Formats: sequence, C-alpha cells, structure tokens
Amino acid sequence: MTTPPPPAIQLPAPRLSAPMALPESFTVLVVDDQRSVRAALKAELQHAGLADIMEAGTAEEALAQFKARRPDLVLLDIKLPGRDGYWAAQQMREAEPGDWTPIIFLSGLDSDLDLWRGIESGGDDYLVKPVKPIVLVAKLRAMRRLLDMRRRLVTLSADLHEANQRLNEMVELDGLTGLVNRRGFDRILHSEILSARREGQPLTLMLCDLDHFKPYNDASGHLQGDACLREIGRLLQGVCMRPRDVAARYGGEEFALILPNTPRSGAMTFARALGQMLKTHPIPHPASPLGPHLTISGGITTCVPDEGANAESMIMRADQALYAAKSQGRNRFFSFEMQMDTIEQRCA
Ligand SMILES: Nc1nc2c(ncn2[C@@H]2O[C@H](COP(=O)(O)OP(=O)(O)OP(=O)(O)O)[C@@H](O)[C@H]2O)c(=O)[nH]1
Repeated sequence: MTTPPPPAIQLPAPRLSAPMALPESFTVLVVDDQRSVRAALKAELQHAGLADIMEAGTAEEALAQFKARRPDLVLLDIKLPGRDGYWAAQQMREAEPGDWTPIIFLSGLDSDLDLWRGIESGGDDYLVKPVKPIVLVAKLRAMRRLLDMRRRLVTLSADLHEANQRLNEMVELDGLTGLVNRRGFDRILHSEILSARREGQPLTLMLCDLDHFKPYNDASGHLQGDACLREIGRLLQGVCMRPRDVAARYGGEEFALILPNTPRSGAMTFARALGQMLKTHPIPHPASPLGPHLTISGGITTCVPDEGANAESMIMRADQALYAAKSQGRNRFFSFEMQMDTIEQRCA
C-alpha cells in the first residue's frame, strides 16, 4: 500500500493579512504531479495577490514552460513521474546563463540529504510539505526582494558599463578636432598590427604634417590656426572611407592615418587622394614659401607585420619617410619601403 503524498499546505491554513501580499505581476511556476496539490498551492498564491500562476505536472513540461515564459519564481516538487525535480532545477539553471530565477523546492522528502541535493542541483530554498501558507508567502516575498535587488544591480552594472565605454571613448578623443587622440591611436595601431599579423594582410601607417604651420599661426593667429587644424581633421576623416580606417591627431600639427588591408599601391592612391583633397578644398596660407595654399607632407610605411613588427618600428619608419619628405622640399609623400618614391602633390 502506498502512502498518500503529504498535503502541500498545512490545514487549517491561517489567512494572510494584506501587508504580506505579493505584487500581482509576479509570475510563479508551480510544479507538482498531483493536480490537487497544484490547486491548493495556486489557491494560496492567488489569495496572496498573485494573478499569473503557471502549472506543470512533469519535469519536462516544467522546463518547457520555464524556457517559453521565464517565470519570476519556481515552486518545484522533487518526486515527479520520469525526470525528477533535481534534474529540472539543473536544466533551468543551464537555460539561464548569467541570469537567476529563484527556485524553491517544496517536497515531502524531509531528510538532510534531500535538502542538500536540492540546494546542490540549483535550488535556493527547500520547504517540507505540508508548509504553512504564511511561511510559503514569507519565503516568496524574501525571494522577490532578492530578485528585485539583483535586477537593480544588473541595471546598475549595465549603466556603469555604458558610462565606462563613453568615458573611454571621450578619453581617446582629441578635444580640438574630434579625431582619435594619441592615446587612441596607440591602442588602435597596436590592435591593428595584431590583426594584420593574424590575417596576413598589409597594414599602412601614414604620418602627415602640415607644412610651415608656424608661419601660418604667426600670420593668422592661434585661433585661426585651431580652425585650420579642425578643417584638416574634417578632411582627413572624409578620406577615411572604410570603417576600419582611422584618422588620428598624433600631436600638434601632426596627423596619422591607420589603414588596415592597404598595400603600398593603395597607400599611394590614398596619398594622391589627400593631395587632391587639398586642391579641391584649398586652405589659404598667407605665409607659405610654397604657394598661396596650405600643403601637407607625409611619411608612409606599409607591411604585413611579422613577429618582430610593432608600433614603435612602424612609427619610426613612417617618421623617417616624413623627415625625408620634409627635407626634400615638403608638399610630398614618401614611402619608407619604396625607397623615396615620391608622390608630389604640389600646388599648381
Ligand atoms: N593653432 C594651433 N597651433 C598649434 C597647435 N599645436 C601645434 N601648433 C603649432 O604648430 C606649429 C608647428 O611648427 P613647427 O614644428 O616649427 O613646424 P612648421 O612651421 O609646420 O614647419 P614644418 O613642419 O617644418 O613644415 C607651432 O607653431 C605650434 O605652435 C594647436 O593645437 N593649435
């Protein structure tokens, strides 16, 4: 003769006063193979103010409902036909990585080992049937409080993450031109060298320097000099067509372009485009010995980075090419690798 399962709720059930009520929007999944037990639990939960109560009679059904509707809390029996409650709790935990739904076991099994297994399988509390309604609702309220606290923490940490990202972006932007600053340039160049090495793709670095900018400042004033730097920043940003191309303000009147997947020929095309850009958007230079408009000199280096390549070596090569462009008359781009092949972009 099998013993009948204990009732879910201890009778007579003391009714709860209003302050113990749970919010209507709180959804509970009740899992028990006995329809009468589910009905008794449902009645108590409804009396405590809950409107949305889901039910399941097997572990599989419980898991399917859990995945489909994600209740706020699960009341879970252990002895179920087929898979048991321990299995259901484990599966529910696996179904919500990084998230947490309180699971309370509600079982007729009352040994310490059963409780231990319940907690080990992912349960948060363990109540032995028959349970007093007041205890059941108090436990639900405690879990609800924890759940609210956790949700607030999750929201707070998402807000913090977003604020941090914004801060990081701001820290890497140049205040005058809005381009990436030196700090951002260093980080991006380092990461693009690693990508280019991994992908076996050519990476081009271009250092650009405005010609005779000191006389420009002296003749037009520092504020006009700032406006000129902003305009150059805007034009450089404009020639960076591909999403991974980066224009940065490297320092004072020096700019840098990081051009991933760009071979030497592409780098030269880019240099020509820069020269063209300054012809179609000429910036008057009142004191340049080279002509009536502002000109730029540039040093280019292109390589498929090997193990020995790093940011310093690339900057050094681009800088060396820039120095050569400057010393051989300015208003031109030199490629370090092409051994002083020049692209002249003289103003007519
Ligand atoms: N307006 C303004 N000027 C700046 C800024 N940063 C650097 N400069 C100026 O840029 C000028 C750079 O001068 P130099 O390094 O002598 O070079 P240059 O006159 O351009 O001559 P070359 O580079 O040899 O062609 C200096 O006068 C700096 O004051 C800035 O943020 N705003």
